[in-house]
Formats: sequence, structure tokens, C-alpha cells
Amino acid sequence: MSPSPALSEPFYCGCEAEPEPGALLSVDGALRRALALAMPVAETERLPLDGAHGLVLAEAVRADVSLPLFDNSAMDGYAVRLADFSGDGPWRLRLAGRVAAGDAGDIPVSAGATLRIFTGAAIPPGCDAVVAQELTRQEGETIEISRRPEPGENIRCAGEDLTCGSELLPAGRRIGPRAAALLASAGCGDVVVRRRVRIAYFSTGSELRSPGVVLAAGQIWNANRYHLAGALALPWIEAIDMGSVPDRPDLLQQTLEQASRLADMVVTTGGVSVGDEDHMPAVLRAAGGEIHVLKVAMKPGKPLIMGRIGAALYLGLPGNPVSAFVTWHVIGTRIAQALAGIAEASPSRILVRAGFERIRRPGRCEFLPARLGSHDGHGTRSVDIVTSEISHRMALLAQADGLLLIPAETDRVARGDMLEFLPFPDG
Ligand SMILES: Nc1nc2c(c(=O)[nH]1)N[C@H]1C(S)=C(S)[C@@H](COP(=O)(O)OP(=O)(O)OC[C@H]3O[C@@H](n4cnc5c(N)ncnc54)[C@H](O)[C@@H]3O)O[C@H]1N2
Ligand code: MOO
Repeated sequence: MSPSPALSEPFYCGCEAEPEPGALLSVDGALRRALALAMPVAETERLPLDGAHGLVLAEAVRADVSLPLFDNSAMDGYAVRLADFSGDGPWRLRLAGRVAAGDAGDIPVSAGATLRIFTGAAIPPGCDAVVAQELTRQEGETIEISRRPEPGENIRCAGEDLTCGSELLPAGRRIGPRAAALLASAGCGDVVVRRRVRIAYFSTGSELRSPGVVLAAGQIWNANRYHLAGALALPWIEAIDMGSVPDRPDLLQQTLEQASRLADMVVTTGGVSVGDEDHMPAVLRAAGGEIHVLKVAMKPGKPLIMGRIGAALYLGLPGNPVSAFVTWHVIGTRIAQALAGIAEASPSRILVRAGFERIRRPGRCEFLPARLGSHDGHGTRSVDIVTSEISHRMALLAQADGLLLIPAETDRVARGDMLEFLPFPDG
């Protein structure tokens, strides 16, 4: 099975054409190349629905029932026969029993009679409307109704939501709360899901220390490891934390090889640029891996490696923490989703209006952390950016509502221009 077409949906970031040799590859081109390598994990398992939350359906699920399962009442009230409403009202009906949710509801109702009924209870045979109790008056065993009910009033009909034999959910659907509730409603006690995607990750950089320890001069606390730990904490991912590795080719190669044996995908941060301590391209080759993408026409995130090592896909994110975040958010997640067999593409995109002016140099498309502003009265929000030099601006990223996409060919953004925005789903 190949990845879902939704995952290769382009960003149309303005750099779509295949590049001249040596030039930067477009975001969409890079994504296409990576997705061509990202076949969904083949192993599937049948799990009880309880144990499948957040996992990905490996096959479509067909309904072998209709929903609602049977005609039932939408209100607490009285089940009536329309034939009893001839002439002018008010009409008086004899109370002949009651039917609550969970009762079989097979009580015959004779002419001139009504049954007390509650929400969710099966409609008794012969009844063709339910009158809400607020519209009735009870006198002893007589129920008085002064408005003639419509046919089918307050009846939820069998099959109106879903017909037996139709597709309940497609393959590739994540079993989120809505999907789980639907599967349960249709009586599916177990489902066939893909096994979780194994993603091993490590940070590279001799300067990195764990937060909480005291730093020596020149050292910094490792941000990327915590970003990835958070980003990979998803039910359909099995994250394998390989820690932090100093800029030593032997250790980097050893960790990379070990990671590639454990995982479907290896993600590293740092060491992908051109400095003497940027070892990852050479390390990947020395480990027998291959590079399919080396530089991408995006900002941040120009140095970005995509390739293979053994059976695993390799994604080398830049070390700058905002660059690592953006490249994972825009490209890494799609690759992980493709490996997981997920059909829907993310991140989602909305249209916004620029709340700023800017002259820029065309060439790379930008994904800039930005805050949403006010609505314009027609449902569109304005968006503001602080600066485009953001690859180290973690505080700016944490305050942003999403990423503003500025297409590669754009040389000027005027106030009010429509732009695409990738809202962050959560913190
Ligand atoms: N001469 C050039 N220099 C640079 C270029 C270039 O084209 N020519 N590109 C710049 C761009 S753009 C980026 S992005 C970075 C990418 O560099 P690396 O991926 O090699 O990353 P490092 O050099 O290892 O680190 C960059 C920066 O990020 C800090 N860092 C790294 N890892 C972490 C972490 N886990 N947590 C927090 N901070 C981290 C690191 O200390 C550096 O400050 O290269 C530019 N240079
Ligand atoms: O491309 Mo770098 O990722 O701008 O900072």
C-alpha cells in the first residue's frame, strides 16, 4: 500500500518546479521524495476497541447494522397513533402502559390509547409519533393533547444515520474519540489496526546538556530532545529516545546504526549544515545510508536531510530549535503519518490576512511563527509577525498560534494580503 494522496497534497509554497542541479529542492518536491520512501508499516493486529484508541485502522470497517438500530423516541412524552387524531382537538387518549430505554417496546397500542415513553425507548408497533410531555396534560389515566402531531414527530428512524453495509470508517482513519464512539455504536468490539510506527530520535551537539544540570561556559540546555519527545508522544507512535550524542563521528555513526535497527524512522537534530562539526551527511553515508534530499527551499530549515539507512527512513533536522520544530511540523509529521498509514493530511491550513507590510528576498518559502489578531468581520483573522530571523527564537515560537506561510516567489507582503496559516493544534 502506498501513502495516502492527501499526504502529498502540496503546500504550493511557490517553489514547485524541479530545481536546477545544485539548487534547493522545493518543500513539495522534498515531501514527494520522502513520501516515495515512506511505505506504511505492513504489520497489523486485531485489538479490542478499548486498546485501540488513537491507532490507525488498517482496513475499512463496514457496518453490519443500521444506525439508529431501531425506531426510537427523541423525547420523553407519549407514543401515539396518528389515526386517533381525527376531527378537532383537544384529543383525549387512555394511558395504557409505559416503555423506557432498554425495554423491548413491543406492547401493542389499541385505538384511543397512548403509552408513556422516554428518550431512547423503542417506538411501540403501530405508533407513528411521540408528543413531548410538555405539550400534554394528564388527568388520572387520561392524557390530553391539544395540537395534532406531525407524522414521525420526535421519532429517530432506524438507519437514518447509517445504513447497514455502508462504510463506517475508511482505512487510514485514526481512532480518535469520534471514531471510537461510532465503532462502539455499531457494535464493533474489535478492530484491525496497523502497529505503531517506531521512531528513534537523538540530538547531536557537544554543547548540549539536559535541563536541570548546571552548565559550563559555552554549553546550552537541550531543547530539541524535549520538543521531539512531546511531538512524538502520540498513540500511533512508539518513540525511542536515543538521547544526546556529542559531535563525534564515531559515536554518531554508532548511534545512528543502532537506531536504524530499532526503528522505522530515525530523526536527528543538528549537524546537517556545512560547518566542520556538522557530521550527519558524512555519518549517514559512512553507515551505508543514502541521501535523497539535502537542502530545501524553506526558511527556516534549509539544511534538511532525508534519506534511508537500512530499512529505516532518515530525517536529519537542523539544530536550531525553531528550525527543528518547523521542519518536523511541516515535513516530519507527514512522513510519520505516511509510515503509520494515516490518510488525512496535517497540518491543516486556513486563510488569514497579513497585518503587516514586508519587503523580502524571493527564493525560499517561509514558515514563520505568528500570532493571530482580530477578525475582519467576514470570518478572516489578521496575522502578525515579529521578525523573520526566528531560528533560535523559542520564546517567540511558544507565544505563536501557528506558522504563517509566505510563498517563495513573494517579494512584498502588503497589509491585507491573503496568506495561508498553519494553526498549532495545541501547546
Ligand atoms: N556557513 C553556513 N552556516 C550555516 C548555514 C549555512 O548555510 N552556511 N545554515 C544555517 C542554518 S539555516 C541552520 S538551520 C543551521 C543548521 O545547522 P546544523 O543543523 O548543523 O545545527 P548545529 O550547527 O548543530 O546547531 C545550530 C544551532 O542550534 C543549536 N542547537 C543544536 N541542537 C540543539 C538542541 N538540541 N537544543 C537547543 N539548541 C540546539 C546549536 O547550539 C546552534 O546554535 O546552520 C546555520 N549555519
Ligand atoms: O534554515 Mo535555518 O533552519 O534558517 O535556521
